[in-house]
Amino acid sequence: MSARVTVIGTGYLGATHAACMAEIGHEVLGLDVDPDKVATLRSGRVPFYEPGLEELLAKHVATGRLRFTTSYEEVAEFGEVHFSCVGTPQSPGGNAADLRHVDAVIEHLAPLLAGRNALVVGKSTVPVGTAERLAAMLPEDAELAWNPEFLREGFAVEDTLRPDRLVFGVRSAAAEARLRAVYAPVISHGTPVVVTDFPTAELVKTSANAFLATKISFINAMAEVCEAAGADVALLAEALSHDTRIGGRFLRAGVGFGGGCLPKDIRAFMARAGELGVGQALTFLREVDHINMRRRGRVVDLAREAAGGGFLGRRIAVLGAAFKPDSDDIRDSPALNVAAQIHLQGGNVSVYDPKAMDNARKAFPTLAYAASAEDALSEADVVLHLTEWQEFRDLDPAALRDTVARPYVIDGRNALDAGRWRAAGWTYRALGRP
Ligand SMILES: NC(=O)C1=CN([C@@H]2O[C@H](COP(=O)(O)OP(=O)(O)OC[C@H]3O[C@@H](n4cnc5c(N)ncnc54)[C@H](O)[C@@H]3O)[C@@H](O)[C@H]2O)C=CC1
Ligand SMILES: O=C(O)[C@H]1O[C@H](OP(=O)(O)OP(=O)(O)OC[C@H]2O[C@@H](n3ccc(=O)[nH]c3=O)[C@H](O)[C@@H]2O)[C@H](O)[C@@H](O)[C@@H]1O
Repeated sequence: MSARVTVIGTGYLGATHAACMAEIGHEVLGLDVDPDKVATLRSGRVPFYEPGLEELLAKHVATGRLRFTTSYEEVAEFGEVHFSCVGTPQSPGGNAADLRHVDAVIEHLAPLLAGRNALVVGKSTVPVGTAERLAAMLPEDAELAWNPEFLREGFAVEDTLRPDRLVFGVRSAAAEARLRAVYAPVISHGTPVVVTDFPTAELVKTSANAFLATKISFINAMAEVCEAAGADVALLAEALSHDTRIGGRFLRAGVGFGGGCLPKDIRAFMARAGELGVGQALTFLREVDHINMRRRGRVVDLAREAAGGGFLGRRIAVLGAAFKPDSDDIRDSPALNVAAQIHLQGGNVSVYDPKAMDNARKAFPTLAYAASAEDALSEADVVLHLTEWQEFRDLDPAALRDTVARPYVIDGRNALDAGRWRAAGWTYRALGRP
């Protein structure tokens, strides 16, 4: 059954959620405080790169089923169910989550909801205890639910329409029934639904990201040991993956995890555990964070060694700027972190990414940017492969042999075909592999 749904905060999560809510049959009104973003979305365009999203969004904007506004009054008047999808970044100068946007949504909405029997659904990633606090800010006849989101950038549409599971943190059977009705077309695919209380729902999200970060840092720790022992972490991971208890996903060793979520979420989780007096339970996440940051330093060290001991006067090509392929998101990108470190140490860095150039230029204006991978490689002394775009895997090492000053590639993602690059006369090095 079609419902009138609003989505507040139309960034990576909210724009995807809004388009997918329209796709499953609802009338949707998206709201953002950024008028430029709203203008772009209204014209049927997506202000960031996410495969398949623009087609979906444009289709529903064209029929009028999906609209956008900057007016909270319009949202309150229109919606029966309001999804809050605003950002929860790391606090400036601290590790805790910055909840000012999450609070602002409720502060704006609460006075407008009295007498409307609305359901407000939090989707942002928040420290446990937030939902209980927000619920107390709503008028009596409005209810809160917590419904964390697990989508991955690059697969956002697919993950929203066919998630691994749905988690509903609710305080009443009525709230559960309303969420089940909104998600009915998704649930009809057999999607498991876990119904629970607020704190468990909030913790499912932060513990899922903590587990994923731990899995990546585990394999990167093995990569450190492999490097010292002359072993091969890629084959080690493959062998581990055949044990179904371990599984093969999220065991790709390399320059480590970045993005707008895993790094800030494990830090916020540690900060919240400290506030709850159980900081000790999560001290292992500090190690997860350390292992991850060490990988960035390791790539810089390997590059310096390859450049002959120092970066002065050396040209370093950096392939990749996004924190992962199929995204233009550069938040806490390992690739740009490495590029910036080398630049600060006197290297002439040339960065190329298929989609993230504009965002990279804004965040790191002092780095040099190339028009293509080949352009970045021109006269390079060392090539760093730091985001595993298909375009980079498709490069022809034989054809590029004479483009560079020295054929030396460091594969920070263990994703290039080592045999092919070596056969074409390149020195190929990867993290955790001989
Ligand atoms: N990006 C992702 O893949 C996923 C993100 N999350 C979580 O979802 C939340 C949102 O993340 P992103 O979409 O990546 O952030 P984002 O920064 O891309 O989007 C947040 C949007 O909220 C808007 N906003 C800020 N204050 C507002 C207000 N008072 N009213 C209305 N709009 C407001 C901003 O202008 C921005 O467009 C975070 O808590 C994040 O941890 C969860 C799962 C996946
Ligand atoms: O909370 C969130 O926002 C989201 O965070 C991650 O999604 P995302 O950040 O989009 O990307 P991932 O695919 O998880 O990759 C994160 C980082 O880990 C790196 N990674 C991933 C996998 C791996 O094996 N090795 C590895 O280094 C990636 O390159 C990337 O930098 C989670 O996978 C989502 O489930 C979650 O919803």
